[in-house]
Amino acid sequence: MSGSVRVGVVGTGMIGQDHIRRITQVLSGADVTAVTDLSADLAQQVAAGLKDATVHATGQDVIGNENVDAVLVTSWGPTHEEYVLAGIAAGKPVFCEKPLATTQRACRNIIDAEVAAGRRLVQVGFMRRYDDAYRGLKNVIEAGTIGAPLMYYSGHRNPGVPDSYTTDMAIVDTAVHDFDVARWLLAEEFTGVQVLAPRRNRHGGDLQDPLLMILETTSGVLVSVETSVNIRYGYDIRGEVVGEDGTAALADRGQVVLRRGGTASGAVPQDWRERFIDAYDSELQDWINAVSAGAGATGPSSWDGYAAQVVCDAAVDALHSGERVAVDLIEKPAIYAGGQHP
Ligand SMILES: NC(=O)C1=CN([C@@H]2O[C@H](COP(=O)(O)OP(=O)(O)OC[C@H]3O[C@@H](n4cnc5c(N)ncnc54)[C@H](O)[C@@H]3O)[C@@H](O)[C@H]2O)C=CC1
Ligand SMILES: O=C1[C@@H](O)[C@H](O)[C@@H](O)[C@H](O)[C@H]1O
Repeated sequence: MSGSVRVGVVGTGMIGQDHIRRITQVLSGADVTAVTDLSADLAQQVAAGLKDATVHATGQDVIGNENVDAVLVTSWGPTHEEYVLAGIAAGKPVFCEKPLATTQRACRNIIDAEVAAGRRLVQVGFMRRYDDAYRGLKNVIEAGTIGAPLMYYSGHRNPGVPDSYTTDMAIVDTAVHDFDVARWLLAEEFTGVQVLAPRRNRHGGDLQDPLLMILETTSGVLVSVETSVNIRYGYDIRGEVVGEDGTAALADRGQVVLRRGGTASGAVPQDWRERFIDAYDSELQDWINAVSAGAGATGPSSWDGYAAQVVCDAAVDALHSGERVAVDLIEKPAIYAGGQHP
């Protein structure tokens, strides 16, 4: 493709605006040329801050627009399937924020459409794979420095959540990142999940918070995922692999350690935008580069979106039944073979 990639945006809410900012002010090789939102006022307001973006009534209008080469889907999860399918049908690459779709059936519909198109066109917003610390951890695992991984702990702590947040969302909205990044770090799929519900945090109201999930992988690695979404002190993302010969953990991220008055301290990020700011930049630049090169998509795939959704569904069942629930995936289509994305 010659010139800038012309991106059409479906959903100009919180992360839609943040991604528009990075495409137009931080990254190179793309412009935003068309936007839509359920709230026409919001779409107008966002377009007013852009050079030449047109505002459209629906996502379908954006996707079909002749000035749009590629689509960014940042609307609410249940709407993702429709727009991702429309992008594939139009032969336009799609970057879809997580979740790829909110049901396994919908994820399979997307996989089927991509397989029928004969090439990858979809990248899912699993930005942790682009984070330097997670990449460092993956390098250590792959180098064999700590021997074979035996266990992995993934801590996901949010300072607080809105009133609309439900206990199931701790799995489908929050832990979905941990499921994806663990699959990627360990390079294998999950086979089953149990969910344990400890004593509740008094800040969570009716929420069952925290949750502790125990998952097994095909080779027998045990993965524990903690979600604590009312932790108050900040946005804290933890990861530690226990291997045969050693352990490896994500380092604390603060740039400076302050020692004063008998204590040593460092800053904790306030939210995911701050913690993963570089990772969001890298994932979108990677997507723009792939689209420019005519590659469709090379980052986290529809398969990754599907596999994470199957684990989410099993974990929700496990939460409500109190039982271990098996994770059963379909056979992986050939277009997703050949290594790990990115
Ligand atoms: N990768 C990450 O760390 C994060 C990912 N997300 C994901 O991004 C997506 C959006 O989340 P937020 O921006 O936080 O939500 P938001 O509610 O701030 O924004 C979503 C926007 O989509 C619009 N919308 C909904 N349905 C639409 C439709 N059919 N057509 C056009 N516009 C529509 C809404 O009016 C709203 O303005 C979600 O899937 C969420 O899970 C959100 C935060 C962080
Ligand atoms: O994707 C995200 C949010 O939607 C979710 O609500 C948060 O818990 C995650 O930390 C964030 O990365």
